[in-house]
Amino acid sequence: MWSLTKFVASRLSRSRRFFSSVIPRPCIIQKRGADILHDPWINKDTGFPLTERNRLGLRVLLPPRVISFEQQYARFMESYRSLEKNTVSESDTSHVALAKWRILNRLHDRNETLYFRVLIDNIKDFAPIIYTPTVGLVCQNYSGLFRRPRGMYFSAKDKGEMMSMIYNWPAQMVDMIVLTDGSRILGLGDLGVHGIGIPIGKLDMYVAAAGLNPQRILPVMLDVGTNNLKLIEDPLYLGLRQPRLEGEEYLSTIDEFIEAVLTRWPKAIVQFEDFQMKWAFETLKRYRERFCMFNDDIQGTAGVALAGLLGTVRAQGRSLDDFPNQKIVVVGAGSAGLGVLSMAVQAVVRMTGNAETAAQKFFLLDKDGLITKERKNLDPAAVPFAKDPGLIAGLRDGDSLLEVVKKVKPDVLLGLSGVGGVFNEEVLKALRESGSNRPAIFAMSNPTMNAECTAVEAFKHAGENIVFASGSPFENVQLGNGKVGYVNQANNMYLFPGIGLGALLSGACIITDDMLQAAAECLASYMTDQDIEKGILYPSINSIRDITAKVGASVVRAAVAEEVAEGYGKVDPEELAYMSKEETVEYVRRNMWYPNYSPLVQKK
Ligand SMILES: NC(=O)c1ccc[n+]([C@@H]2O[C@H](COP(=O)([O-])OP(=O)(O)OC[C@H]3O[C@@H](n4cnc5c(N)ncnc54)[C@H](O)[C@@H]3O)[C@@H](O)[C@H]2O)c1
Ligand SMILES: O=C(O)C[C@H](O)C(=O)O
Ligand SMILES: [Mg+2]
Repeated sequence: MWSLTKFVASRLSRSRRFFSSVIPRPCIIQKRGADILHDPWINKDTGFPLTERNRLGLRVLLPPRVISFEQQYARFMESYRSLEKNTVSESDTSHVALAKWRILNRLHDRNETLYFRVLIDNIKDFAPIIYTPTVGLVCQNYSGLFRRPRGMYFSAKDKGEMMSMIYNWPAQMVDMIVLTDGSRILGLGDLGVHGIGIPIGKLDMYVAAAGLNPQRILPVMLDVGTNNLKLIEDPLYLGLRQPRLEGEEYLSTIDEFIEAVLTRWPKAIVQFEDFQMKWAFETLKRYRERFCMFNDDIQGTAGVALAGLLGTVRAQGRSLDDFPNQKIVVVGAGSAGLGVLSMAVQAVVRMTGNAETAAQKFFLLDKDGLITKERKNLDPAAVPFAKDPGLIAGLRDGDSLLEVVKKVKPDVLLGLSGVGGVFNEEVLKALRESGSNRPAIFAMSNPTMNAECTAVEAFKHAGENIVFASGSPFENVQLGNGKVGYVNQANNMYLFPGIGLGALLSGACIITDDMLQAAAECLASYMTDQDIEKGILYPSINSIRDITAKVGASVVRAAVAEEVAEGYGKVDPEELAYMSKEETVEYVRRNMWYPNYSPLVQKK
């Protein structure tokens, strides 16, 4: 029960938090001298003030001038911009992107405070470098780019010892883990241990967008082998040179890792990322009721897509109640495509109350074409979306995308196939003829080369009136006469940071469908009618902290409503339940880490 004493105590603890956020909190460290300079979590380079140099044994280990944080920031940006200027004419864009990644990565390795400040302040420019699409290139070239390890690399060879190995991680506390087995990295396939770039990039986004403390995040690679023969034969490949574990052997390895993690950090949240479909679904089913985890490719993607699909209905000038009437063709029946359709069906059921007909307007294709009830060996997860061939005249199992677009005349074409260019000229022209007053194209596969079509192709062939979104960033398209074709980035980066942060700050024991739904609805409602009319479905990434604060708060509130919130730190579930919507957003904001140099105090 909520009591007056608790109420007063919570108000007091709030005011204590307020004061402590004004005066920078000291960071208690055990290191001294050169060890500090070599620790990117606490290093300030030439920014150490003289008093700290004296106290921490740093005098004469640095040149005598103290350079302020602002000066360090300006110097970094200047060298970054000059690299940009000097390479702008180079035709090899991947060479330039990797050069930019290298310069950012060097800073990341040396001074995390400065790194995260430049990342947060320049997120629109830097997200495509440290995250999608350049991160894909980094994974593909990882053995050549590797300089220093980041995160943990558990392998099948550590089986039986993971419980002790987990204590090799130097930080006492971990809030958020992003875990991959490298088996489906973006649309690039099995990249084995080189897929570690993905958890690193996702966690960079967690710090930038959600304000997680970089000392409390952990990227993890679970190396269970690779089925990529080129990698196995590559003498410079950094992972186990053996085929992937399968079946029980695979599952017991993941089980052991999870047990080790939860033994050391029982409240850590685990985000599963870029697992091949069979393990993505299997692990989600296995763990989601047991601890606080989610699969970003299935669940984060679904929320972002649903927000975009609801935005599309608004952009078409229709009422949201019309969503169940949207004809949506999803190309790709993998973890992402099925995740999107499942969430879309849940939304229809909530609107209509009718589960039986909820999937009627949704059509699903895989590499063998349209999926109908006649399909042999259909994956059980795809069964609810298999169509009755008689539903529309002439519809047959295995129909090509072009045939489906011509017969179905969809309002939305959504690609999560991982195959670049499948929305070809003919398909886009057929969509133009669909009769929809404003057709939408979501070319969501990553990285850029794997997008189902480019923004230019979409506006050129499907018409200037379309709504367009892609998983990787494209520039807006100039349509002539001052008209602009707006490009949206339909990427799960708009949701996973808020889902993770909301789960953390509510102390959720599990992540429920309602929490995910709340996140998607929050994102969907973020946009004004004016933006939506122009075809802008998602906010600018420049507002990612604000978006994440609101998404995080909606997740906290849903966790409380569902009674899965166990509280965070000194904030108990009753206090969370007492907060208004605005107070919850404020609570989330207050708990976001922001990069500033803290005074360092050595613990004797
Ligand atoms: N934008 C985002 O936020 C986001 C999120 C998750 C995944 N993705 C991207 O989606 C893609 C797929 O991811 P996934 O996890 O679902 O992969 P997956 O391997 O589980 O599924 C791929 C699916 O595409 C189908 N497919 C392959 N070729 C096809 C073709 N020519 N026509 C129609 N279907 C075809 C396959 O049969 C399979 O069903 C990847 O490129 C990934 O980067 C994007
Ligand atoms: O990593 C991304 O950019 C989105 C998504 O998780 C993917 O796998 O493509
Ligand atoms: Mg992913």
